[in-house]
Amino acid sequence: MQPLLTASQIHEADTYTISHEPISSIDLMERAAKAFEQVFTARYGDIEKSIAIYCGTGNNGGDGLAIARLLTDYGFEKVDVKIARFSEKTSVDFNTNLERLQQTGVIIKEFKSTAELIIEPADIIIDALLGNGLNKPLTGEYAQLGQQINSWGKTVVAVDVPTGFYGEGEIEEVAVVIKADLAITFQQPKINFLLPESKYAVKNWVAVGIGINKTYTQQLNSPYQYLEEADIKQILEPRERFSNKGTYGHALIVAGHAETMGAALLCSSACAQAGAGLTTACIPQSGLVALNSYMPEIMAIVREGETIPEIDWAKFSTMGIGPGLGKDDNALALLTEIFTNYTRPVVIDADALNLLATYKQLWACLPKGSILTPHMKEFDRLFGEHKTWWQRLQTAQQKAKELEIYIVLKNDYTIVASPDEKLYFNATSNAAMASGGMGDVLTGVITALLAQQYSALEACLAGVYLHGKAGDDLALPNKLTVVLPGRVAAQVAASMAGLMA
Ligand SMILES: NC(=O)C1=CN([C@@H]2O[C@H](COP(=O)(O)OP(=O)(O)OC[C@H]3O[C@@H](n4cnc5c(N)ncnc54)[C@H](OP(=O)(O)O)[C@@H]3O)[C@@H](O)[C@H]2O)[C@@H](O)CC1
Ligand SMILES: Nc1ncnc2c1ncn2[C@@H]1O[C@H](COP(=O)(O)OP(=O)(O)O)[C@@H](O)[C@H]1O
Ligand SMILES: [K+]
Repeated sequence: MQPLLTASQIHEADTYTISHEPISSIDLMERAAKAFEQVFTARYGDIEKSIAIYCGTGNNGGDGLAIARLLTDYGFEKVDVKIARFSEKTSVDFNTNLERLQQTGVIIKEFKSTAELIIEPADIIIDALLGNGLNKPLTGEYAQLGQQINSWGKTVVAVDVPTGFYGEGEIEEVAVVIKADLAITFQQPKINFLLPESKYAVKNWVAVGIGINKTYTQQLNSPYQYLEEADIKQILEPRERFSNKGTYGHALIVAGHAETMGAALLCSSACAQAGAGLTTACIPQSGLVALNSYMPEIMAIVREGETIPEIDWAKFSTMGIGPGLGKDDNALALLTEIFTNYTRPVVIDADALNLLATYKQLWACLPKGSILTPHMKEFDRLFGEHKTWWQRLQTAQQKAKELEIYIVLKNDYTIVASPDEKLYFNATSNAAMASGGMGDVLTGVITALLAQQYSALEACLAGVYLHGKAGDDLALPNKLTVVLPGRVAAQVAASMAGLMA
């Protein structure tokens, strides 16, 4: 698990590292510049290309000067450095790196106003103007320079963060930011890189470690955490000798309606394939043949007309409720019946979430420790409209605590909010997975993990990671632009095995 720090915490962690480890500030900057150079040259290794490095006069600018020296050493012959002297203030490490660069043949130009600039002829621009030290939106000369650089339409690679971009907090689309094709960022992704609104400023990012003190960053106890493969490996348990289907729980999937039976099939098949010992689907009569032909491994409890079926509550380790269920009175009656009789944590998705949003009385009997898996629109239906994703993060954090539930807010980077106010970001999954039914598969996977007696938090974290990893394992090696949910469900077991190898 990697803690995601805010800009001021990152600054503190840098300072702590410099004072407690045998590394000076200038050497840490050199390490950062070296890490940048390695990623940069792996992606843009053609030394014939010309590079212009725009530097501020703080430490981000200092990085830029060190990068200019390193890229020249690497073999780039056309490296130009342009220093924006908009302020008299300079950092110590900027000055040191300027002296070092002056001893090389690199051309260094300085400008005090954007009026002195001509259209940049270089192939690639490296943005080392402002980084983590941003403390107000760009105005005046900085805003003009930002607008000019954006208007040139060049390939831009940002050092640490794009100039003008805040690593956390509300993202204002009107603010001037130097748009980056790639941000090579130090130590950790900045929290806002993981929210959809950042896409206008950051097309792509890569985080590079620079050896910041881990004990210190852990004890800052950040609410924002970034999931890593090692965390999931630690959660997943191998199957035991002498185990049987009873060992791995009995999951009930309450889903499907005459026209949306597919959601029930995807969810229940994902549940069985993610390892529930037994899976039963509570489905409408009209879907029974479909269920038996799609997956003979799954048992059924049939819903007929308005009658609520008899359910032997004690039999089920957990339930996944909602995919394709519908929002009519029957669905409401069934959900009420479940909440009245079943007290263990359940997974609530899709139409069950919409019912919760409409009939507020249901909240009172929602089993504590349950998992809600809304996408953005369902989230806003549950908790009110949000203008920004940053606001959604705050609401998810607050509601998970207040209601003692887990909220899985689905997106490119799915966020799991836990009752202890932590927010976990998951990086697996890809755009090939953007197709109807994918969330139903996720619900099946999380339900299966709960049935296997993983804790609710483990089921959420391992569930979102595995679901995304299955999609990645299918799409990425083959460069597929579409991967359908049924294939993701079928891939989960293999991806799980890959993680446990
Ligand atoms: N040892 C380390 O710590 C390491 C740091 N590293 C690197 O340092 C970067 C952070 O450097 P930094 O703190 O010097 O800040 P930076 O972003 O260069 O800004 C400089 C100054 O600009 C000013 N300013 C702010 N907003 C402004 C605005 N809108 N318009 C105009 N001016 C504005 C503000 O000064 P002020 O306004 O407060 O006087 C600010 O202090 C970090 O991103 C990484 O690249 C790495 O080398 C690893 C080791
Ligand atoms: N562009 C994307 N990048 C990464 N993951 C995605 C993307 N689009 C969708 N997903 C994943 O697919 C799932 C979609 O869920 P949801 O919107 O509920 O689908 P449905 O309602 O059709 O079942 C989520 O787990 C989400 O994380
Ligand atoms: K920058």
